[in-house]
This record gives sequence, C-alpha cells and structure tokens, in this order.
Amino acid sequence: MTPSTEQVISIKGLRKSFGDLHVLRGVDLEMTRGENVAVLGRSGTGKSVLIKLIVGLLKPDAGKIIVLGQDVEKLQGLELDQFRQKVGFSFQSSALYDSMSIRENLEFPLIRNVRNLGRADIDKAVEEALDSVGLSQTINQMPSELSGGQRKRVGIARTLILKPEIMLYDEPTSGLDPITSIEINNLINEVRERFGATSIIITHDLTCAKTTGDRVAMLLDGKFERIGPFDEVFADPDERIQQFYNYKFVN
Ligand SMILES: Nc1ncnc2c1ncn2[C@@H]1O[C@H](COP(=O)(O)OP(=O)(O)OP(=O)(O)O)[C@@H](O)[C@H]1O
Repeated sequence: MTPSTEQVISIKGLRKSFGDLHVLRGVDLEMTRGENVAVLGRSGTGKSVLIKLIVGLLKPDAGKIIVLGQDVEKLQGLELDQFRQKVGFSFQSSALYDSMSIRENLEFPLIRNVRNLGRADIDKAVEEALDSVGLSQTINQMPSELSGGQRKRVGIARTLILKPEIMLYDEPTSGLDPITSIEINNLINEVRERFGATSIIITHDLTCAKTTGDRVAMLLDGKFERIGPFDEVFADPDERIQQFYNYKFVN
C-alpha cells in the first residue's frame, strides 16, 4: 500500500487534569491515513484518557484535537453521532452483551446507527464482519461460550461493522496467551490492509507494539516523549524507556 500523506489525526498541546492530577501535559501527535501508531505507557499514565478525548467523551483543558478534519471539541448532537461512526472504539474488556448472541451483538451498532437497513443488509454485514475476524462459525453462540481471544475478535468485528475510518484499540491483547496475542496482532494488521483503517493501539505488550505499530509513541510524564519506529525509540538510552523495555526481565 502506498503511504498516504493525508493527515487524519492532529493533536496539539493537549492537556487534561482531574483536580490536582495532571494526566496529559502537552500531548502532540500527527497521523496520516492508513498509519498504525502503538501507544505505550505505564498504568495510569493517561492512555485511556487520550482515547476518550479523541472520541469526544472527555473535554480537553487545553490544546486541539482535529480528527478527519473536524475539531472534536466543537462536535455535538448529530455531528458527534456521525463522527463516532467513523471512529471505532474497541474496548479493553471487548464489552459484549452477555445476554445477546454473537449475531445480536454485531447487529446492535448497525441497528442503532444506520437507518433504513433491511434484514438482508443486516445479515450480510454481520456475516462479513464475523468472516473478517475468522469467526463465522460462532454466529449463533453466546459470548460465554467463547474463549477470551474469540471474544476480543468479536469485539473487533463489532467495531468493524460500521466500517470506521479510524480504529482505536484499548489493550487488545490484555489477558491473552502469547499465541492468541499474535493472532490479534495479525488481525489488527489485516484490518489496516483490508479496510485502510488508521489505528491507534494502546498496549502494554511490546510484541503487540512492535508488530502492529508503524511507529510507537511513549507516553511519559504526560507527553509523548518519543515517537518513532520501535527499534529507534527503544535504542534511546533514557532510563525510563529502558526500564519499560526491560520490565519483563526484572524480578
Ligand atoms: N473521569 C475521571 N475522573 C477522575 N480521574 C480520572 C478520570 N479518568 C481517568 N482518571 C485518572 O487519570 C489517570 C489516567 O487514567 P487512564 O485510565 O487514562 O490510565 P491508563 O494509562 O489507561 O492506565 P491502564 O494502562 O492501567 O489502563 C488515572 O490516575 C485515573 O485515575
């Protein structure tokens, strides 16, 4: 795929505090169409807060977030609804409704967001989305009958069903074994190839960051202190970065 120069996300000087807790202290990020950026940072550094700001679930204290040419802070009502269809958010917990079958879970965002869809259109969209995550056979099952990895895939399918231009993945591999994690990483890359999606992948998992991110962004002390290709970022001798890289080996 030819790299695009079209800018789809532009974040400048973003700041967000909760009382005395200064979580984001000047975040900058520019992303072009089709790019994947993995955001790394320790627990509580504000990664989920950043995602919530990008989709307009939180308001910034200062700074600008322009997504798909729109100033997110100014969106409201119908415009905000339409914007959220273009920006898919795949939650950490995969957030499936336990009382609904897989088919019903996938239909839900379609029925809620897209008007005038007939039964045949809905069935086709559900089948395509499940097929794109390799889980067609689970269509009539309940979430409780699926493994953690399968539930994550269904969560991703449910986000994909609206064909978003931007995908935000919040810890897509958390709680999964290494092999299943690799399958999810591959799926994230496939989503980019097949749908041309621009993605932010929030993760603690270095393998996930390395395999899915064209660039990784290290969130340290409320800023992206380093953004670049994985190997370049981790070649930095900064102790905080090396600590993160080596954390697996610390007893
Ligand atoms: N609505 C809120 N009100 C008050 N504090 C909040 C709110 N949302 C987040 N915070 C605080 O902001 C900080 C950053 O939270 P966030 O969930 O973004 O961390 P994170 O980097 O995603 O962590 P993890 O990797 O553990 O998921 C935390 O200290 C959290 O308690």
